[in-house]
Amino acid sequence: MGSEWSILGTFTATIMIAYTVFDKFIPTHTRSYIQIYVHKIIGFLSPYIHITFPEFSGEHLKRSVLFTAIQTYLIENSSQLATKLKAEPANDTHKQFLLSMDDNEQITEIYKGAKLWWGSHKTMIKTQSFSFYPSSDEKRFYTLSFHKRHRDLIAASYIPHVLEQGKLIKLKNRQLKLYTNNCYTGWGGHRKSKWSHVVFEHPARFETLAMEQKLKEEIIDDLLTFKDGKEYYNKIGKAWKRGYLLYGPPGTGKSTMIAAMANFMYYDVYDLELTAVKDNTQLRTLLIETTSKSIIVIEDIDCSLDLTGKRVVKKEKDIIEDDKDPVKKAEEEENKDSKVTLSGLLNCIDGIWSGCAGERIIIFTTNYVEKLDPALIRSGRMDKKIELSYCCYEAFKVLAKNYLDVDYHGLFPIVEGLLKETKMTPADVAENMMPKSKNDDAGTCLKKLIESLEKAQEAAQKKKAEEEEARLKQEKEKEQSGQQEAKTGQKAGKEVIKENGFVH
Ligand SMILES: Nc1ncnc2c1ncn2[C@@H]1O[C@H](COP(=O)(O)OP(=O)(O)OP(=O)(O)O)[C@@H](O)[C@H]1O
Ligand SMILES: [Mg+2]
Repeated sequence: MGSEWSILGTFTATIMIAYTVFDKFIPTHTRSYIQIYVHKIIGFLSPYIHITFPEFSGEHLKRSVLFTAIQTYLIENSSQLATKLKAEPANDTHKQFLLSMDDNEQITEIYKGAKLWWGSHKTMIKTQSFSFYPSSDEKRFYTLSFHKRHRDLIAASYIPHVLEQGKLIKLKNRQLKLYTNNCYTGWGGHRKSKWSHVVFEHPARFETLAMEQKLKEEIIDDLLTFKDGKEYYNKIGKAWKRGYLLYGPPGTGKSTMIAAMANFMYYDVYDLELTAVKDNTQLRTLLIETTSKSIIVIEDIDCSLDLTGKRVVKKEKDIIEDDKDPVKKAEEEENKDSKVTLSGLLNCIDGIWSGCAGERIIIFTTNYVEKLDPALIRSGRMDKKIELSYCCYEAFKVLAKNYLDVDYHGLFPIVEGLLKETKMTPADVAENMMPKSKNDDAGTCLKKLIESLEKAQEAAQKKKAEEEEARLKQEKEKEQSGQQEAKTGQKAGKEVIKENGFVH
């Protein structure tokens, strides 16, 4: 192995030196002749084949997909094998770093019994232009060397394997992104709409989501079936997309579940703010721009779209007409003309968007499911409707594990009893149970929760009693007014009889 290494090393070094000498001392037209013959002689003498994978290729010098996939594959494998490594930031956040093979370094790999060598190289291109900044005209390329007898194995099996692995690793390591649509005025006052993004780093996971275990498993199964469903959707002739409607009171975990779904599926999130979309055309453009492997979210759909088809401008009620800021006034005037209609949204979901690359999930959330137009949530558009409700005992146990790190405590049965009788959202349960100082142990936090639950129960009972009292009062008043009416009617009747002289 050592001798093969040195032969290959000497060979590569010789080629590199030869290229440098070529570049410096030999005129261009003579170079090409010499190159052809040198290659012929080397090919004849050497039993090895060398494949070069340049970083940039094609007419427009685009970054080669092959090079990127190989780079990812080698980063995963080379850090154990190479002795000369270089460290680079792994992503936009610069919190992690990647170790890859350094320039002019080589590693050996055995694939199905065949020995092969990867080399990482860099050459500099001489430019005529003058610049104060360091030149970035570097040419990088990988070389793959192997014995002639492995030619078929490498071409038919190994290279496709590297490319597939590279793509899979890239997918696994990629940073999830959170996109939002924001409107801004471009040059010449032209209003543009597009997505802008930040790195998505929400910690929510299904394991930490407080809800009934059975429902959680059902959702996970549904997501997995969808993820592996490419062929199935193809077979049944349906676009590879799925719609979820999440509904329930505020603080029951709708947004948290979306984040958990994104982390579970490795999908980017497109948070679509409908009130910032000018019209149906712009909505279509935005949806077309979304990529596959993504979740498109429209939160509070009941507030974003008036079901008559007109748009609702958020918080408009609160502004006193006369005191309005002129810019806001102008924006509102513009908004008046803008129309994202219900039918426009439905067309986008059913039509254009369905035709785009698949593997997309669309999620609507609402606090008031009963307000929604049935057309919007019919099966086929919203395939699964998930109700997120007040905290049950099962959900509480998940929160207790998350917040207090306990699986069971003597106070659990009291909490269980109170939760059966009291409506409290997981958000409120979590808030009441959260340690407020370093000295707060599980018992202290649970006692605080019990106190809050009891208060909530008292308040609910008081409210119920007041409502009952009001109802009884109303009924009594009704009864009394009925009696009064009857009396007045009788009296009036008697007077009529008296007047007409029909007294018996
Ligand atoms: N089911 C849950 N599991 C875990 N944490 C939860 C759950 N529900 C709520 N929470 C906690 O409460 C906070 C608020 O929850 P979230 O924003 O998901 O509620 P929401 O249903 O989207 O409310 P809204 O209808 O107001 O948008 C979250 O940050 C999370 O910490
Ligand atoms: Mg929410």
